[in-house]
Amino acid sequence: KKLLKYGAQYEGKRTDAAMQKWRSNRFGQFIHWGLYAIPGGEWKGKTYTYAAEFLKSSAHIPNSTWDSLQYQFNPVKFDPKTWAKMAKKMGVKYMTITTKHHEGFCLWPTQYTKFNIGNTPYKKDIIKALVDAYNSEGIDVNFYYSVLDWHHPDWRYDIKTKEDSIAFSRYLTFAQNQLKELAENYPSVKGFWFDGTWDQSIKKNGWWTLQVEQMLKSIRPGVVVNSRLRADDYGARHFDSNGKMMGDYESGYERRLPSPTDTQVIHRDWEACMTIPENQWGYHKKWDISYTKTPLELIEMLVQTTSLGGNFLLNFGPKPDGTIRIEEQQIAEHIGNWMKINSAAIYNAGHAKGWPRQDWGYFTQNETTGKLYAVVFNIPISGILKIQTLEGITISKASFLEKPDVPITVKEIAKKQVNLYLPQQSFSEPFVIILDTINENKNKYIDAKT
Ligand SMILES: Cc1ccc([C@@H]2N[C@@H](C)[C@@H](O)[C@H]2O)cc1
Repeated sequence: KKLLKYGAQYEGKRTDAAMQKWRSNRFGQFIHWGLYAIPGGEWKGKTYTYAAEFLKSSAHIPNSTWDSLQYQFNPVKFDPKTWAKMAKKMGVKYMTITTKHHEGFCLWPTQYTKFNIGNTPYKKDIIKALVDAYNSEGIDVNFYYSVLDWHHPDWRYDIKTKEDSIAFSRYLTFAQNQLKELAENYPSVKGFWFDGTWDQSIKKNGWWTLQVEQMLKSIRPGVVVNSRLRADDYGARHFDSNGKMMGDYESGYERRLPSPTDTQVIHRDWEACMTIPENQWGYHKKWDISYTKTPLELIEMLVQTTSLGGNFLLNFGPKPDGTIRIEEQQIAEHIGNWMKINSAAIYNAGHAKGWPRQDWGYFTQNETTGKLYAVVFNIPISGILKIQTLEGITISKASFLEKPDVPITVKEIAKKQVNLYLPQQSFSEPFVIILDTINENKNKYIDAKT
């Protein structure tokens, strides 16, 4: 065990109300919006297929050219209430917005750099508008902040010379000032989502990452900070050199989920963030240059994440005119229709302890009531859902969440084995079954002697 100053500050899950709210939210909307939305993955007539928010590097565009995009940023059709209403209907309980991505352009009128929304034709504070609109829909707002900053002259990828360390310490002061500004000026912020913290320069300054987390928590008690911010005394990230998670939740699942049987993740809070296209966070003019996930695939990801006790953050990349592309609107609508019926299996639900993974879908369990849900994606040819129960537990009743009066026959067929006989009907959407469980008397079934 190493003695660490900048490692994990506590062990186990936070149990305070702010963290319980963050955890119970389960489903969030990620929004990537910045100057990169203007070119939308195309430059001088050429389409670049790498992530649109990386166009500056994909197309080798110099800062002077890229930064002048700020004089074109004018989302005349931007209506934060429209976005917030769409998000509400989709069923998200929180939203995470890019206050500043790697390009360094700030969506709020920061006093620490001119490269911000105030110096665009649009002028107005987009962060404030979004915080107010989403909060008024009852949706919590978190701030994404990229420590990596392509624009700022004092950013360094590594610290090789004295000059580097002098410049980079100026940068760290700049970034800390911006974060203080965000925490103070938008008091309803519920979390900070750090990105762009993988370079040597940050790994050599683990002290700063802890200082920032502590500053944010002193200004905004209860605020939730992701593991991706932190580097420890030896440059270890997310998990310190003693294997302890840093920050309040593990944020390593980006465009990937743990396997459904990977139960080590259930011991900590975690969040998976997900693109709808294969790898586009910012707006790309061409939706179909890569595979785009269907609503049913995204619903299954949300359920799988919930079944493993994690949060699911689904990304939207708004257009430069301030509207949400039609493909994303349609996906939001489809997911929202499903959530309207089935959100009881998601909100304030998590891992059903001990219930083994089933091939027809996922178990989730309400953290407060203990109510057990089976979310079904794959109906067996037999029409019989076979459930392996917990030792000493059996299922006394099963009913559809959507239609409680439609009977589902339950038959215990052997020790820890129960059949649910589904009615003969076709299902076009994944559905939820509420399972009532009871303890069963022990010696009903005799184990074979072998
Ligand atoms: C190699 C790489 C660097 C940064 C990213 C950023 N993290 C995501 C959350 C997006 O912000 C993406 O631009 C993705 C891949």
